[in-house]
Amino acid sequence: MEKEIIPAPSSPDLEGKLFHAAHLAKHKAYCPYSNFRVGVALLTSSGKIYSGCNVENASYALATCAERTAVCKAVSEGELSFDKIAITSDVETGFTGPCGSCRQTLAEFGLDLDVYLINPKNESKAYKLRELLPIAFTPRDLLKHRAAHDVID
Ligand SMILES: O=c1ccn([C@H]2C[C@H](O)[C@@H](CO)O2)c(=O)[nH]1
Ligand SMILES: [Zn+2]
Repeated sequence: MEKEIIPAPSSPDLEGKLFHAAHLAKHKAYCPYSNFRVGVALLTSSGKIYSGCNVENASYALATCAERTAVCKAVSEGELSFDKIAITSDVETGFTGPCGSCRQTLAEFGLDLDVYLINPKNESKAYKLRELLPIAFTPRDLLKHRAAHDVID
């Protein structure tokens, strides 16, 4: 799944705005244990941007990834439809992809999501979530199961 590196967008366009929001969010990361900052910006189909950063905890396993922070912020404001997500970290060599838990969290809201991995130079690689999570388990699987078993409630 080798992708071309897309040069930094010119700032006034939508992607430029989205990427900028992800970089800003990275500076809010609370990551005293890993020192691995992640910033995310999630674009809703209504045109709003919700940002997110990773939030760690002294009880290490309770860390919340930046992607899930952004999704929870958006959903708690009533947003359920997402077009694009931009993800960045401090890694200069290559691009940081979302972890498996975050891929699954995002899949809940649709596999057509455009996922942009962006580096500190604002270069990016673009994916569809369906490429990053093949054969995904989604709400549809539950519906299929209910239909197959004629579940009535
Ligand atoms: O896509 C990712 C990968 C990791 N992290 C966070 C979790 C943890 O705080 C730190 C190191 O794993 O990076 C994210 O926020 N998103
Ligand atoms: Zn994650």
